Amino acid sequence: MNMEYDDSVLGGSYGGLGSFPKSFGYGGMEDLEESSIPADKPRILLMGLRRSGKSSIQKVVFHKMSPNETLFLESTCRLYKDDISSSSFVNFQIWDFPGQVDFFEPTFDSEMIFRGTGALIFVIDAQDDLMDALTRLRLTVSRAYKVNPNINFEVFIHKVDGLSDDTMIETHREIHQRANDDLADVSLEKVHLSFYLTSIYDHSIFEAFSKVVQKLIPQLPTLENLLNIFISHSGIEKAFLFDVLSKIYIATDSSPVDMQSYELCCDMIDVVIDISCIYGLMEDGSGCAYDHESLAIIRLNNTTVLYLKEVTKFLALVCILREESFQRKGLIEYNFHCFRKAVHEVFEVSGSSEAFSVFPAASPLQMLTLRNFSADPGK
Ligand SMILES: Nc1nc2c(ncn2[C@@H]2O[C@H](COP(=O)(O)OP(=O)(O)OP(=O)(O)O)[C@@H](O)[C@H]2O)c(=O)[nH]1
Repeated sequence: MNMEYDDSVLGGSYGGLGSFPKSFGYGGMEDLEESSIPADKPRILLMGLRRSGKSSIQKVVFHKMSPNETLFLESTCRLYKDDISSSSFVNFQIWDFPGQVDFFEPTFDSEMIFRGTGALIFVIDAQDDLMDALTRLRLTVSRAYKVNPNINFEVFIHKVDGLSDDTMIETHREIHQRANDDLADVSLEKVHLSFYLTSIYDHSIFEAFSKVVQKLIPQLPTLENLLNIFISHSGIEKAFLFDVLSKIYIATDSSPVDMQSYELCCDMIDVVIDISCIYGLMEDGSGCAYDHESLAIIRLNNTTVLYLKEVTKFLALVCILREESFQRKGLIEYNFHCFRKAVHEVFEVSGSSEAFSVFPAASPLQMLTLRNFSADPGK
């Protein structure tokens, strides 16, 4: 693999871990009672039986914990909430519930918990007995739906790394069937459950989390449109808008996502951040691992080029394109500039604030006057 870096990447625009206060360490969790996090922030709940893998998911996706380290995680005894909004585009609280949470306990305040919830992720250990988990799922969904019918219910069929392909398909089918039957039994057939096969040992957990988060982004259709226009004018094959901290992609163009491309882009983010952390530190250890000058180009030996560029404080655009298309680098850069400006319009980025609850002030599509890509670079 031949790698090319823009001078600014290694020359100091990257620095240490300064820009990711909580991102590369294990931490950032706060006890609910002691926390000063505003209760009105939208939230994603992680629920499921004991040892189903809830804390592992949260640590691997948002705290860069390596999957093997999760073997040493202790059981969660109390509700923890994790605010990652200072270091991530994902401006949510993630609430990790202990497996033994009792909905009928007087201290369990369903109204407070479910009212401000955007998505409820129910984690089922696919390597364990499914009956208890399905009973729990029905109970959880019916309680939550009663309080807030707008919650997105997401079921992670988790730890599928231990299953053969046949067992995985069979387990998926069985859980899908039984969960929906169970809901129909309590007259909740209209509740929609989405199912994902996940494991912390590959990229499936990031891909599943991406889909969960995307459903909560009101600007998603606009971002997809912008990406479609950008790639079609620039001769790019695939483009992802990534949350750099979590490697969740918050939007992509409308061509189908294949896991290999997604994994390649995730790996590129890791390489860029790792290299900048190692070589981009200032003498005194200050600096940022990711900033407005962040840019990297990696040429693979199969005539593919990977292109990463900063879009906002938390977001990066990662593109896959053919080497021939990259000959028109100037055009791509010009179009990227327009795209970046439009994304900033979408989120009304002002200073350091950026949240996906903000609606666009003007239509960013109107300001996207890109130059056209022609396959013949001579044109
Ligand atoms: N094979 C495999 N094991 C996993 C996966 N995810 C988590 N685990 C393991 O499952 C065990 C339990 O994980 P936790 O994250 O502590 O589970 P939890 O749901 O938070 O547990 P409680 O806090 O007791 O509710 C750990 O030993 C993890 O290493 C996975 O995708 N595959």
